[in-house]
Amino acid sequence: MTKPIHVTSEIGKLDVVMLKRPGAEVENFTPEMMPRLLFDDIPYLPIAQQEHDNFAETLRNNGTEVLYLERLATEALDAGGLSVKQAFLDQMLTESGYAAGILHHVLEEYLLSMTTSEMVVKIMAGVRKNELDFVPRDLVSAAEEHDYPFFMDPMPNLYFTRDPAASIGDGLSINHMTFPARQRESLFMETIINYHPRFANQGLHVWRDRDQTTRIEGGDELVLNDTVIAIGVSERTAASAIEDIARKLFEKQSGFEKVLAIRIPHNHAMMHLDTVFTMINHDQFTVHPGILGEGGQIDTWTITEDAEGELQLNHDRDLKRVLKEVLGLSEIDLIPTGGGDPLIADREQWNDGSNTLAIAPGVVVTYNRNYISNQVLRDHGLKVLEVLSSELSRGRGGPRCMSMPLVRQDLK
Ligand SMILES: NC(=O)NCCC[C@H](N)C(=O)O
Repeated sequence: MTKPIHVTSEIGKLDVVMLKRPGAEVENFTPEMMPRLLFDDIPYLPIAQQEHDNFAETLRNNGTEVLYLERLATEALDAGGLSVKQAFLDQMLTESGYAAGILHHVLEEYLLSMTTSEMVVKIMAGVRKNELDFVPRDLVSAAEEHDYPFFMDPMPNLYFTRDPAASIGDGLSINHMTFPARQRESLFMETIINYHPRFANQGLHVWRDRDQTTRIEGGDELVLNDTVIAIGVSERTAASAIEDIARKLFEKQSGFEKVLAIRIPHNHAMMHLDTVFTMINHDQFTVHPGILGEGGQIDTWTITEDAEGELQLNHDRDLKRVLKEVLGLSEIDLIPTGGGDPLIADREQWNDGSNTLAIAPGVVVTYNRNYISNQVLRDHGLKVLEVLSSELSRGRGGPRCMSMPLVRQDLK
C-alpha cells in the first residue's frame, strides 16, 4: 500500500499535494518589514486568494487531491488533544521570543482562548500589540520595541509550502530554515506528521529533523528518481547540511544512493535551486541560463558512500554530462528560461519562469505571466497549464514553491 507520503521523483503523476491558501499574513505588515520578511511587495489579498484558488482548481482538475496546511495543522492539534496543543504553543512562543515570562503567559492565554482553527490562523497571521489589553513593562519593550506593531510576527511565506519540509521517498526532511522570518514554519509540518491521523504511526521517516543547526530548504531539494536527489548549495542551503542529509539517507537505508550537490549563485532572486532549475520530464529540465557559465558549466559534486561508510565526492562542471550519468540517459534537454534571450530570461526568472511544477511526465503548471518561457516549453513538446500570477508572484515563488507533493505515482 502506498504510504501517505511517497515521492520517488519530481515528475511522477501528482496524486496528493499540500498547499496553503494565502491568508491575512500576506498583507499584515508594513513596507519597512518587507526585506526582513523576504517579500518585495505587499500582495493584494483578495486577488492573491483568487489566483491561489485557480492554482488549486487546476491541480484538482488534473486528478490531484489538494490538502491545506492550515486545516491539517488544526486537525493534528485536535487529534493530539490539549497537552499536544499546549506543547505546540509553548514551542511556538519560545521560537517567537517568549520562552518564559509574563508575555509568554499573556499570549498563551490569548491563543488558548480560541478554537484550534482560530489559533492556527492567528499564529500564521501574526499577533498585533493592539489586540491585547496588555502593556509590557520591561526595558526592551519600552525602550527598543515601543513602536513595533507585533508581539508575534506574521508568516507571509507559508504559502510556499515547498520549503519548510520536503518529501523524499516515504519520509520527510523537516528543515531548519535560514532566516528567522521562516524558521517557525516547519513546526507545523512536524506537528502534522506526529499527530495527524493520516500521517502519524504510518511508518513514515523523518530523515533529518528541524532540531539541526545547519540550514536546508525544500526549494533546494529535488528528487530526481528513486535513487538520486539533487540539492542546491545556495543562499538557503549550506554544504554542511547537504553532507549531513546525505549521510542520514545512506545510513537509514532510504534507497537513495547519490546526492548531487549543485552550487548556484547566492542571491535573493535565485534563493533556491528550484528558482533556476526544475525537472519536468524523464529527460527534460528548465534552466535559467544565468546560472551556467560558458559551455553550460556549473559546479556539481556527486556524493556517494564508500564501503567504509565515508562520503565520496566527484566534482564535475558539465551539468548535462552529470545528469546523463546519474540518470542513465543518452541525451538531456536543458530548456532555457526566456528562450535564451538574456533580458527576457532575467525578467521571467525573477517572476519564477524557471519554477515549474511537473504534475506528470511532460505536463507542467506555470505562471501565465512568463509567456515567452511557456511558449519555449511548448516548443519543446511539453503540455503547459498556465495559472494566474499577478499577486502570488510578489512573494518571489512560483508553482513548484507553492506546492508540497505528498504522493506521486512511481515512474514505470
Ligand atoms: N522554493 C522557493 O523558491 N520558494 C520561494 C520562497 C520565497 C520566499 N519569499 C522566501 O524568500 O523564502
